[in-house]
Amino acid sequence: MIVNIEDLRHRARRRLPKAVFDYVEGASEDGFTAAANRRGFDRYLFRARSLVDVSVVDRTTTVLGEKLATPLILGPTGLAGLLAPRGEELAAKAAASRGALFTLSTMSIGTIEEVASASTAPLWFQLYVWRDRGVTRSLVERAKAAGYRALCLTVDVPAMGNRENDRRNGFTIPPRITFTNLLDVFRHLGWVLRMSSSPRATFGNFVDLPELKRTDAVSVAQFTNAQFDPSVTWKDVEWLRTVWPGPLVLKGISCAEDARRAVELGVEALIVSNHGGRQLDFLPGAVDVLPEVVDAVEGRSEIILDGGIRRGSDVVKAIAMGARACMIGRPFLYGLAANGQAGVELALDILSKEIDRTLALLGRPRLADLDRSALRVDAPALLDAPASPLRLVEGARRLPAGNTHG
Ligand SMILES: Cc1cc2nc3c(=O)[nH]c(=O)nc-3n(C[C@H](O)[C@H](O)[C@H](O)COP(=O)(O)O)c2cc1C
Ligand SMILES: CC(C)CC(=O)C(=O)O
Repeated sequence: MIVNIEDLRHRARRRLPKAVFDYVEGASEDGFTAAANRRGFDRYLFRARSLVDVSVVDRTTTVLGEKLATPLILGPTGLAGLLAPRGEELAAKAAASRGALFTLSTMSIGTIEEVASASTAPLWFQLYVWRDRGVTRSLVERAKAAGYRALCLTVDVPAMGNRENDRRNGFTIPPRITFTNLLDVFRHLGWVLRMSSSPRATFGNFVDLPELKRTDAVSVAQFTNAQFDPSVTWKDVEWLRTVWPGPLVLKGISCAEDARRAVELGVEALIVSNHGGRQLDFLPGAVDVLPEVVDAVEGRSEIILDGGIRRGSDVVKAIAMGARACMIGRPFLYGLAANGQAGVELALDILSKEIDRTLALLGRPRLADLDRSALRVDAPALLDAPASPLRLVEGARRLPAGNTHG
């Protein structure tokens, strides 16, 4: 029986070949940051108010003017189409049916156009900047023509993180059957059969790229390190402004200085994120960095928290700290692998119901009622924690009251 996101994770693990599950689950190097994303939420405890009328709970919000029925954004996840045929389209349809927002990765299997025509959800397009600016510009133009509402530039991949499981497993695009994984693939014939109806098993937006045509199978790191431009700077953010007319979002902000710089350039939304712990290891948990960024931005851009959300209570904590909404990656991918569109809808329903219940129990029936006074960070266990990443965040313990959600 599936009652929470962890149950969905178990189901996904059973249904996917090891190399594909490990790719989804994988973190970089020692996995410190991926674990810190979860641990970070344990440091915030609630201050509940009693005898409040919570007969009506309202979890609606707006993100960049878009009204959402739930404060959840499906994050960009490359190769989601390996978890279910037309996986990105299914996830975008699930977002539409639950009033959430969907972000398509540059590195998706479904194309920009296929996903846009499959779903009525508000869509963002996530951009990786390619060495070939002609390719980059054409991605941006395609996203514009297909009606994507915002461009989300990911800024934490100047090089691919060191994901050792992918190397051990020999994970490639398209996936290959080798002597080492033969038995495992055989055990997952259901996946093999399901995937046989997939239109492709490679990066859909680049099927015409000579580099993809030439190569039979390539590791994600090999391909992306060859294509992504490591020289991207703030100048490119300014350049994107000239080619993209809509709102600009930066994903992967993890300190106050970068947040301020983004605000100066008029970036409309910032995603506090460490890429789910898949990039630089030994960054603090995303929620540990959130207060620093919220305080630096002072309401001039919208802030989204991304990384480690597994419970509705995590979302409530992040919003109380000053985020407008939360982005999720693995939780909806588990759902997608477990049961396609219905699985993604289940992941969204589980989190949304947990948000509702938490708001009721907390005595804050509306998301807009949340502020830092709903949280405690001075619980005794926290003070005793020897190497708390919270201590690295100056001011994180000072929790001024005041509604930062608004
Ligand atoms: C399988 C997988 C693929 C991802 N691909 C991308 C991507 O193409 N672009 C991007 O900006 N982030 C990518 N991410 C990071 C997610 O957008 C998000 O930051 C991260 O998953 C959040 O952490 P969570 O999984 O704990 O929710 C990916 C994450 C996963 C798990
Ligand atoms: C295909 C990858 C480049 C997607 C990604 O960003 C990730 O795996 O974290």
